[in-house]
Amino acid sequence: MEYRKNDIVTLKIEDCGIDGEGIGKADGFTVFVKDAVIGDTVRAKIMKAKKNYGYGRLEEIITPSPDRVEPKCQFARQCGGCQLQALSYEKQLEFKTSKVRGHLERIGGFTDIPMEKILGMEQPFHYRNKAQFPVGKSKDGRIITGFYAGRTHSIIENRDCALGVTQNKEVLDRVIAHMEKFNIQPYDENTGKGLVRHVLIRYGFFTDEMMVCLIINGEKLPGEEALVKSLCQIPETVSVMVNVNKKRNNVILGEKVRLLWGQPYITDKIGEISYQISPLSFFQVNPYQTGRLYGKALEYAQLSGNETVWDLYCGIGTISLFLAQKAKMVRGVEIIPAAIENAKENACLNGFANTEFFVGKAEEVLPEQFARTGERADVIVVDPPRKGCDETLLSTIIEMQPDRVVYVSCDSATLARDLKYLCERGYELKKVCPVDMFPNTVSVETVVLLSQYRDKSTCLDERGSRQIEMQASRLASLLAQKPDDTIEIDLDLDELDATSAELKATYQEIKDYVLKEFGLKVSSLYISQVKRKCGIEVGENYNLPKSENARVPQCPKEKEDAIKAALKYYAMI
Ligand SMILES: C[S@@+](CC[C@H](N)C(=O)[O-])C[C@H]1O[C@@H](n2cnc3c(N)ncnc32)[C@H](O)[C@@H]1O
Repeated sequence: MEYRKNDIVTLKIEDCGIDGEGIGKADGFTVFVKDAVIGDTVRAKIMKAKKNYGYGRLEEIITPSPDRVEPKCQFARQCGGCQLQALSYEKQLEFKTSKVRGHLERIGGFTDIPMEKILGMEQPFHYRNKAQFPVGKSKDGRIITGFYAGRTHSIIENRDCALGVTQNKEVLDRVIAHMEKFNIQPYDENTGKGLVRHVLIRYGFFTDEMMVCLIINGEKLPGEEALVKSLCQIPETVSVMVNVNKKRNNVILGEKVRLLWGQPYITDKIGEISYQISPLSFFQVNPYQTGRLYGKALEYAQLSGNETVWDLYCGIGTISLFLAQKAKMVRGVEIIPAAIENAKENACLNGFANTEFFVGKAEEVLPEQFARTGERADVIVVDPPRKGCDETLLSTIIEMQPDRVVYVSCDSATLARDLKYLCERGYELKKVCPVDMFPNTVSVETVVLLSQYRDKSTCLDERGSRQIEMQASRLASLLAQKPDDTIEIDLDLDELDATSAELKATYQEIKDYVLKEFGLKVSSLYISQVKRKCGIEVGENYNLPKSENARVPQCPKEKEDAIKAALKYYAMI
């Protein structure tokens, strides 16, 4: 049946939309109803109607859902930040689990999903370690702060958000009192006048260090010393800063920061790893659950200490450093240069020498590095933004054939799409674990483990020949690009030779020996040339040029002697 604007419908709410609105059906017509929760029977007025669906305004809750609870925050409805606060936490977790399952089934085409129990919080409130409060004026001219009402820029006055730390209120009380005392005006978006735009508060959950940063439309704040004195009466304060943003836009933070007192960062930990966090740093907002999320990713990676791991979309390297605790080498890729600077600093701060970070697009850096070094990875971890992974990246993963892929996702729909791609090309869905990083909101994070479909021992020959094919075609395409150039290719031939009875040392062991004993770096290509000269059987296709014009570099005498010494050392000749 079709409904029109202003029609009244009665429906049972059965699902929840991306903005937390209840979804129900009236005679096959789907209606989205804000503020209705799963299990409610409601009366709603259709405000906007399309052919098969419409948006309704809640008129009456006829029978409340047994899972309805009184929201902890009195502003939950207006604010819109906590779309699910009126639903019991248990039901929220159930909803998030079925959302992930539904996407894997419908989009991914998976059945028998190996789903683990969702990791929820014991106390699903006060988990945010960062809050940015806009400052403005009420209709009667008072200075106010709080949160923007959903999809608007009007401030809902609230200094005590149920998701933030309890110290937020005291900070805001003191900042507003200071503004009143020194007659400091809040910034007005319409006129571009006024000084204080936002108050940013960051809190270290495991260190109890707090930073307060005022974002101002100017260089200086009247009475800076007095403000510092007041904020320092809160025992957790270790840093007071200003951030200058004079631009007329919606971006909260400007680029310039100035320290008023204390240190220019707070320190916090995730697991055993410490991070220095400045006002501009990206850092996960729920550190308890982040530790559990990364712990799950680490568990799925199954590291023993010998693995080479790529962490793609690595941000400031938080997952990379977690993995580096147990891997031989971790390589991170991230598009934002400042985040990579942070990643390097954090690796240094925690003493991880087994990490390397690249700035760039994951879908460009990974294929380039693979073409350059030919080195495969044991484990690849991806944690992309909501849109998921680029297809070029997924095809490179297939080409690199890591033993395991760990996929961390903030959008289960794009996750399902990408898993389908990988599982149609040789991977198997082994484990799925949803993690509730943002209780009371509709978001859900998911960690997934994929393994190569077949047992390695039973398909080594097939896999080896597939790799020979892939590496040969890669070589052919490189040669085709630059037919007259000498090209430097370092293919990882261990896999190709793995069935050879004569193989005693791996290519890596030979490289390590030559470096240690002779101080020389040698490529896999050179090793294979010397092995062949010495009559050791190697794969047939890897270093034969596809173009007659191409010149493959030949191993220089000095390196040849060093490689021969290694072969002797390993009793291969
Ligand atoms: C969901 S975040 C993950 C961050 C990090 N793994 C963490 O846990 O903190 C996604 C990251 O991917 C980065 N990003 C977006 N597109 C990218 C691309 N094409 N290549 C590499 N990084 C990208 C974003 O800047 C962001 O830091």
